[in-house]
Amino acid sequence: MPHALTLNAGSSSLKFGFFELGDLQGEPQSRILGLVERIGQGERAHIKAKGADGQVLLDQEYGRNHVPDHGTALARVVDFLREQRPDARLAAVGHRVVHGGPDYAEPTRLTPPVMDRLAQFEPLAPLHQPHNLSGARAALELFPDAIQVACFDTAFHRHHPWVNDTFAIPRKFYDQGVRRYGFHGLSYQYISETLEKTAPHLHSGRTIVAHLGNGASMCALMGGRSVASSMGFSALDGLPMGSRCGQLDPGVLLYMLMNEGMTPKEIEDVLYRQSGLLGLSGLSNDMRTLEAAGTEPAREAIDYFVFRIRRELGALAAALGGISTLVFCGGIGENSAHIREKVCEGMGWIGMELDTGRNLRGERIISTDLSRVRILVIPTNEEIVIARAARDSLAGAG
Ligand SMILES: Nc1ncnc2c1ncn2[C@@H]1O[C@H](COP(=O)(O)OP(=O)(O)O)[C@@H](O)[C@H]1O
Ligand SMILES: CC(=O)OP(=O)(O)O
Ligand SMILES: [Mg+2]
Repeated sequence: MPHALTLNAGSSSLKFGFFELGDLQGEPQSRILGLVERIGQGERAHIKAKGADGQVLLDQEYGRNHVPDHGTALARVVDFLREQRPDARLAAVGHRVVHGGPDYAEPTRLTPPVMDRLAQFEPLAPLHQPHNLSGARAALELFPDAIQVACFDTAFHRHHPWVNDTFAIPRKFYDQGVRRYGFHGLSYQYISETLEKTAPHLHSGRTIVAHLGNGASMCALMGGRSVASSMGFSALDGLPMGSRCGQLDPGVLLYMLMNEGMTPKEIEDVLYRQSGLLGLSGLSNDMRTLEAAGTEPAREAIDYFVFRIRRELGALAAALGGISTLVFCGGIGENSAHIREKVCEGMGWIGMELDTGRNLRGERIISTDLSRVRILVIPTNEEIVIARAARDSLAGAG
């Protein structure tokens, strides 16, 4: 029976999945799901893995700086999987690749020329793309008999209307590929497909999805298709994130460049690694740490995060001409009742009414029965989206 491994390198984490693919017709069966979190932040990294029935297979905290980068995290994951499943017959490795640029709108087999093309987008997602591609290179060496399949965060957004696909700068830049791509597309695809299966009446309406993790964005879905997203050309725009600034007046860049004499690399470092929740709190990029800290700068960082989510909610509702469903997902969206409550506070004007009890209990529907807008929490699952693409690619290759 063929197996597939999925690798999903986020900015602070490496998620992985081990799937049985059966006869390549049915749904891939997840056998192991896990993640290494808090990679390379000087904090204690943590690896967790669960089996198909939810039993914990591994739960281990590393010493500070023991997992300094995604390469080390991948080596730990492969050691663990080899120990757990010496019988594995890996036929495919599916990779989340955040940036597919203008060319890639579908899952794609990773060949050396494709990898070279994708490496050109590394400056647009420096916290992801290099890790995505180094994971693919490592997997090519470790599993030479398996096919490698890239699944792009940008693909789900490729059919945005023109006004949401462009910036108001000279058109030659658009033609060069300077566009509003949008990211977290595997997560939005999963949410859209889940709504279609479980709540088709909601799927056909106007939905806003808030993917709130260490990277965070929001997406407007009309009948399940993405029509607008808060993220743009790079994985910097829109909401503030763990250590990324989110939306920024481009005048600030000019100021850093011309008045502060900063180099492009220094500016990149500030905007990607020293900003967002970390920059505002001076403490951490990790929401759990900020919620526990309770200090004034930590509270202010959370307030800014929430304010920008609420602002984007209004903007995306305007882009959709209304909202019938709001979905929370991602590490923060799925786990922080406090953030969800702050986002929904006083949103009666748009038809949203949170049921605080349901929210605290972490139920799937957290709006009141009378709320005009349904508010849902749906744990996202980028892994199954990648596994299905790996299965389809293998079936096509067969
Ligand atoms: N119980 C929790 N309460 C608040 N925040 C949480 C909780 N669990 C996880 N998080 C936050 O989720 C974020 C990581 O989300 P995730 O989607 O896994 O990130 P990535 O962008 O690396 O994929 C971190 O900020 C973490 O603090
Ligand atoms: C695109 C992005 O920000 O991804 P992640 O949330 O996994 O860091
Ligand atoms: Mg992620």
